[in-house]
Amino acid sequence: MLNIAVLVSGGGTNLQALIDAQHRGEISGGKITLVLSGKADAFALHRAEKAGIPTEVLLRKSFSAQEEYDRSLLEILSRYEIDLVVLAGFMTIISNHVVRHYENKIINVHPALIPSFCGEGFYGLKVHEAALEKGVKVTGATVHFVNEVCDGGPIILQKAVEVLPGDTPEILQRRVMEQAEWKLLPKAVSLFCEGRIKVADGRATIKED
Ligand SMILES: Nc1nc2c(c(=O)[nH]1)N[C@@H](CN(C=O)c1ccc(C(=O)N[C@@H](CCC(=O)O)C(=O)O)cc1)CN2
Ligand SMILES: NCC(=O)N[C@@H]1O[C@H](COP(=O)([O-])[O-])[C@@H](O)[C@H]1O
Repeated sequence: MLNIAVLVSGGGTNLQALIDAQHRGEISGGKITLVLSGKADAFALHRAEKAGIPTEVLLRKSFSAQEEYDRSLLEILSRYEIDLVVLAGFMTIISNHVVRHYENKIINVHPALIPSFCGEGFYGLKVHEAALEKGVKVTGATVHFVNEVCDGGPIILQKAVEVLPGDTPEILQRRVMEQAEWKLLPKAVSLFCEGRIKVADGRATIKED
C-alpha cells in the first residue's frame, strides 16, 4: 500500500475528489496518509480533518532560505513515509532539490490543457481569465508529473472542456473542475498506485490494464 501526501493551499475540492474516490475503493494500492497545506487557513484542512487524515501546515514565508523550507518539507514527507506526492491546488513552486528526491513521484493537476495557459503566474482563476481573454472555444485540465519546469513535466492525462458563451472565470473554473479535474486526478493517482504509468524520453505512457 503506497502512502500518499496531498499538498493543498485552498478550498480543497480536488482533495475531496481524492478522498471520495478512496472511500469508493477507486484508489487501489494507495492511501492518503497526509494532507500538507501551504496556507494556515486553507479550507482543505477542514476536509482532511473531517476525513480523519493527519494534517501539517508548512508556510514558505516562515523560512528565510529555500534550503530550510526544502529540509522541513523533506523531513515531513520522510516522517510519514510518503511514496507519492499529489499537488492539489498547491501554490508553491517545488524546488529542484525536492523534485530530484521524488522524481516522477510528484503529480500535479493544472486547470488548462498544457502547454496552454501554464507556467509561473498561471494559477487558480488567472488560468481561466487568460483562456477567456484569448477566446479559446475549448480548454480543460491536465495531470502531469512535476519536474524542475513549472507545469513542464510529463503529461499523464488530459481532458477537454467546452468554453460556453457568457462564461465568467468562476463559471468556467467550476465546469473544468467538475468535468475534468475531479475525474482526472483520482484516475491518475490510481494508475500510479497500480504501477501503470511509465516515463521514457520525457513522456508518460499508460500501460493497458
Ligand atoms: N516544480 C514545480 N512546482 C510546482 C508545479 C510544477 O509544475 N513544478 N506546479 C505548481 C502548481 N501550479 C500549476 O499547476 C502553479 C502554482 C503556482 C504558480 C505561481 O505562479 N505561484 C506564484 C505564487 C502564488 C501564491 O503564492 O499565491 C509564484 O510562484 O509567484 C504557478 C503554477 C505547484 N508547484
Ligand atoms: N497551477 C495550479 C492551479 O492553478 N491549480 C488549480 O487550483 C485549483 C485548486 O482548487 P481546490 O483547492 O478546490 O482543489 C484547481 O482548479 C487546480 O487545478
